[in-house]
Amino acid sequence: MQTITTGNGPRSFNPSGLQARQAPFSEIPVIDFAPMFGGDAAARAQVGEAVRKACTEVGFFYARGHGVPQGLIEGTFAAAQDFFALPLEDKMAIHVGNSENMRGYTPMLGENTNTESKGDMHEGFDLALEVPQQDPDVQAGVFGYGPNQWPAALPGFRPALLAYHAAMIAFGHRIFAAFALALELPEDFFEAYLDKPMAHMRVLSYPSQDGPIDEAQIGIGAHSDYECFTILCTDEVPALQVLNSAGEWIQAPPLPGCFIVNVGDLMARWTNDYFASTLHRAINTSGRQRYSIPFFFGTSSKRVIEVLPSCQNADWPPRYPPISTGDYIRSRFDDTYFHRQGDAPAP
Ligand SMILES: O=C(O)CCC(=O)C(=O)O
Ligand SMILES: [Fe+2]
Repeated sequence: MQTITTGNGPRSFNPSGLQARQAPFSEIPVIDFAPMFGGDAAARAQVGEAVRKACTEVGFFYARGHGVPQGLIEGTFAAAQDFFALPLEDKMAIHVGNSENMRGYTPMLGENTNTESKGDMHEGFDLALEVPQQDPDVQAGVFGYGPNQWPAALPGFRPALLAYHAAMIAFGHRIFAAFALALELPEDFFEAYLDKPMAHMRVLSYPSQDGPIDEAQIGIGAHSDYECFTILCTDEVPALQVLNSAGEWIQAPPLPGCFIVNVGDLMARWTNDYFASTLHRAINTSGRQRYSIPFFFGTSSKRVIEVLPSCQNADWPPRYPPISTGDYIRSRFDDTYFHRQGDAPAP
């Protein structure tokens, strides 16, 4: 067994090099979210049940019927490609290290998502909720709130990415409603936590690794995500692998018209590990550049995540102490980014 450490403790898997088994899609279920936009309570309850099964057994599902227009998705990928094609100095001018809140550009090998590895083979650009400078939380330096950084040379980039970001927030609310149904909570239970949500979004660009591959330097190292859940959109290049409950890596190829949704560590903590935040990684050996857009959704920074009453009892005591979302996410970023560590080279 190989073990890696996550913010919620160690996780083990069978050593299989970089190989992953091709699994029937039934291992990562496809859930139609269309009923979550309609008035049929029984149909919504069925979505909740499918989400409960997926989040407890797999931690990953494909979501179709999400209502996000294909044109908006394609426009975002096109904008991302334009951004990564900029000269390195234009991208470095908005380096993520300029921002206490992790907004901006991360160059190749700037991150080390699996802390036991040697860096990730991708470039990224991060943005999050735009909160005005005069907002009291920004003034007080609450983690997660502040300005985005935008590339001066690419005026179309900001509106394209913000339009996609707004669509993800809207769909994220529907996923939280399905989580509430899955956990037998009132359907609007999570709304009170989402007044100024963590809504961190990235566009990522992965080169193809065509020669011999160092297992400690892949597209994105094995990790679990930090927030409540992630809505991932990828182009048609397969690379994502997901660890199943038997400790085997299985492929999670893109499915047309679907997002890939996975449970993050904060949701695992909130549910006392009833929901599984599953390890995953990405390795691009396709011979082509690969682009993906993860969107990480969580509660407002100051909200405290404390094991839900319905996810504990005398035989199942809380495994995690209460922690605010902001404190938790900041500690995970500190572990992941070289520039946030004491001995980091200057950007
Ligand atoms: O690009 C992908 O397929 C996965 C990205 C990912 O896991 C992440 O950014 O957390
Ligand atoms: Fe991830």
